[in-house]
Amino acid sequence: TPIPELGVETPQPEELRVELNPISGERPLTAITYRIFQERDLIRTFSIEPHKLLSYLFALEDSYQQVPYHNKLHGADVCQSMHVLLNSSGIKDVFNEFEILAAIFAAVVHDVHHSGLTNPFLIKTKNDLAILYNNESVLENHHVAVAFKLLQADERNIFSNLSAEQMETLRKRVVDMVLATDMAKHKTLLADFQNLLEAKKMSGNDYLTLESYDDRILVLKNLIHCADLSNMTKPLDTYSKWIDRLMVEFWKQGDAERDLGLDISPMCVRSPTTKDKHQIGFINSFVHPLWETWGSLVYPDANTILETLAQNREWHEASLAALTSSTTD
Ligand SMILES: COc1ccc(-c2ccn(C[C@@H](O)CN3CCOCC3)n2)cc1OC1CCCC1
Ligand SMILES: [Zn+2]
Repeated sequence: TPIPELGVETPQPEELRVELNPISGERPLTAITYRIFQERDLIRTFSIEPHKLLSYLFALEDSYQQVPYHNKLHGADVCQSMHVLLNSSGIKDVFNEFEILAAIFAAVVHDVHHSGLTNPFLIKTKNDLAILYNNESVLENHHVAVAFKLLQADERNIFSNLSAEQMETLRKRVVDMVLATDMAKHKTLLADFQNLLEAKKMSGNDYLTLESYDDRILVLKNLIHCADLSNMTKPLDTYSKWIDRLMVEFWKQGDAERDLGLDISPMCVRSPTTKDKHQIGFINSFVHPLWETWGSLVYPDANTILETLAQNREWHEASLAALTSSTTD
């Protein structure tokens, strides 16, 4: 049976298409994710009922908070970035459709209900979530818990036709990937990834073969981490819009810290130079090492991404130089 292009059968496709159009404007997360599920034939492969997929995505989209950066647009962006990265020819045929379903789902849910505040802020203010999750990956645990809670309503359970065993493995993969987006895990995650690639290179065969669950999920964890840290690899006009959103979110947290008489987190201090300095520092410490490692796995698919990342860093260095020279004159 053909999958209805608009998600539901209708005697008036044109009218429904007009109806749905505003959705992609107001509902970017639903529009992008539904389209990716269709393009990857996930709806047919896993016998997903289209109306349940729409109900789930609507509820998920509405559960993203209206904060400047970690909102439904970020969820949609990471999902779309994950979709593109999964198409790298360097990992063609490596992952099966269950892993792809888990990766796309993890990407679109990974920041749901984000409060626009950081884990350290929630911990130092003894937020209920920090108490609930014992200071351990507080936001990440919350996001993935909310994502699965939304599945419990039957009309939203898009995985109802998976076997219990398939659901168990899907759930483990999704939890593992979303928890891997915690920056506190970055150094270990990247070191393990580099060790895996080193071992594979020693084995001599030029294509990636991953046998164990641990090896396969390690690559998928780094993949969602790349998608989550992909703003800096995008064309400058897109990248700079993400920076502006994030800075507004951080500055709001800085205001809250000041009002509470707490130390203001370094990223949350309002000042013209911190933006460039922090972006350069973050790219040098985290983003470039991660993308360079990913680039070595999928060589040469990520070369354009690495070039754009380098150009974006140079742009910050130039604007920092201009700023500091103007202030010292
Ligand atoms: C456009 O710039 C950025 C874009 C993204 C990020 C960034 C940092 C961590 N992440 C990932 C988390 O959001 C992980 N989240 C946490 C909450 O739980 C879910 C998973 N993303 C940092 C960016 O810039 C740096 C911060 C200020 C200047 C340098
Ligand atoms: Zn994120």
